[in-house]
Amino acid sequence: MLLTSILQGLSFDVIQGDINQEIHSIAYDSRDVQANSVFVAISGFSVDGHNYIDSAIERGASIIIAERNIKTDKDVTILQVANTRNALALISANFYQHPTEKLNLIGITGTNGKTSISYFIKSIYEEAKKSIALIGTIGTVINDQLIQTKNTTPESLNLQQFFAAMLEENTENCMMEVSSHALNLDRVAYSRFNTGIFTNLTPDHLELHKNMDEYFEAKAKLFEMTDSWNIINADDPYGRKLADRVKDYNTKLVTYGIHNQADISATDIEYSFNHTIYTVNTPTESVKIKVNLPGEIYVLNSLAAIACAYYNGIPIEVIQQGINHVKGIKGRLEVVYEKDDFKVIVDFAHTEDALAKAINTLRPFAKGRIILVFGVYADLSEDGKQKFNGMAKVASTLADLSIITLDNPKHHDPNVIMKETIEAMEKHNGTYEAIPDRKEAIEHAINISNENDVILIAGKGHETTQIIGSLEIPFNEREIALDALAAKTF
Ligand SMILES: CC(=O)N[C@H]1[C@@H](OP(=O)(O)OP(=O)(O)OC[C@H]2O[C@@H](n3ccc(=O)[nH]c3=O)[C@H](O)[C@@H]2O)O[C@H](CO)[C@@H](O)[C@@H]1O[C@H](C)C(=O)N[C@@H](C)C(=O)N[C@H](CCC(=O)O)C(=O)O
Repeated sequence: MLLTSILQGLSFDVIQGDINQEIHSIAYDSRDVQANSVFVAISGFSVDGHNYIDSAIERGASIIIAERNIKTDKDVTILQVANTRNALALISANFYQHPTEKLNLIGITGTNGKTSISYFIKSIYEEAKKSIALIGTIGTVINDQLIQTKNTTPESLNLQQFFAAMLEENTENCMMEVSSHALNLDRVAYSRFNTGIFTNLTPDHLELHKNMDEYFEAKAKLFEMTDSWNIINADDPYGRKLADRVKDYNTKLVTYGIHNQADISATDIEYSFNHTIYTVNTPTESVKIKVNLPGEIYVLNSLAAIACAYYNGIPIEVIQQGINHVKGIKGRLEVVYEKDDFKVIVDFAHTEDALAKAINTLRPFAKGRIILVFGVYADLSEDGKQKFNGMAKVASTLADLSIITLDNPKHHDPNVIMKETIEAMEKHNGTYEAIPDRKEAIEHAINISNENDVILIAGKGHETTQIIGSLEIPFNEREIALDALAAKTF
């Protein structure tokens, strides 16, 4: 492809060389560079891509896009731009010929609920015999093929490549989880969204966004990028704030909710452990919905999916079937083992709010104790301390017994994490035991449980590894729980 076509719309200064040439690919990682390619140097959080320019040139890069005035005696073209992440997004969209112009792209953002809503929507579209791809926490799924990805929302170059692959596979719809990181780091810039969905906002990722206002503003960007529908949770305070802003946009605002006035609402809700039945009220009809997951969270999450499908023209009977066909979602209140009232459940809850919702959902169905296994991922900043405090408060007040352990400590000192969690549990008079080794913590919870107890293993959900330092160790909590159960007699 001609370099000039790829650079269309980009503001740049030519530092050296010629822009009239052919290029074959783009890379933002020097290790992926091929001959005759563009290398985009990104100033990262941990390393600086500008330090890899020489290695990119050695591997065959003929064009370098950088944020600084780079000098080299090599025969390459150097372009300087203000923001290389934004430039990467633009040239990637140009390179793949703006695939989102031809896709029905649905973006979903918010702290919790993104994955389950995308599974509900996927199921509804499949019921409607409409092809739909998925990009999110669990990976990228195109035509039932799962491609593992590092981030919930991949880097712009990878995204545009996935969108182009979807068109090649005749997939017309794509449901994408859009993280606040992706919005802030321009991963989704130059993508065209038909619909945006907002779930809720509670403290998370504050190491990147500094405070809740910044976190909200990052999420709010998605709703400036949509063409048709903005679908917003009216029960969430930040949702109401967003709806108030979005109502003046050129797109149509749709609200969903249980407790507040909304365009798509749920009434007559009947909860049980294995499913929830409710009436969904749309502007044209009211029908019964059966969700095969417990609690109010999944009523709200299914309402978001119903709103999205309804306003995208899918008949209500098809929506009903689509929701009903979701039999469970990996790592989302996933029942690993159940015998009468005894249950072992794995859930992704790793924030104060999500943990409270998970325990409150289980409480009405627990005949015995709720034994919670959880860990906190946080640092010693003000926000980090708030997270230790908040999660410990929830554990102390809502669970009967907590086994505190490690989640993914990553680069944080495991001893410091345990110490902070213990101190926070003490502060809230929690009943707890501390076992840093997560496998031993799960085994202990199973060993001390009685026949009516509910064990909630919270934090990792669908994840299959534990990250300690720079090591990513295979970790299967379902297997650990089942092995411990096999050895146990009640
Ligand atoms: C903090 C953060 O967002 N980091 C992201 C960021 O990494 P970074 O800026 O630190 O990149 P880096 O590793 O320092 O490298 C800088 C540049 O040098 C390049 N490089 C590096 C080494 C080399 O040999 N050659 C080379 O060219 C890298 O490719 C990169 O372009 O840019 C990378 C490329 O896009 C991302 O993969 C990476 O996500 C890391 C893995 C991450 O954990 N991100 C999390 C915080 C995140 O984004 N999470 C959200 C989910 C949140 C949710 O679920 O709610 C997500 O969307 O996944």
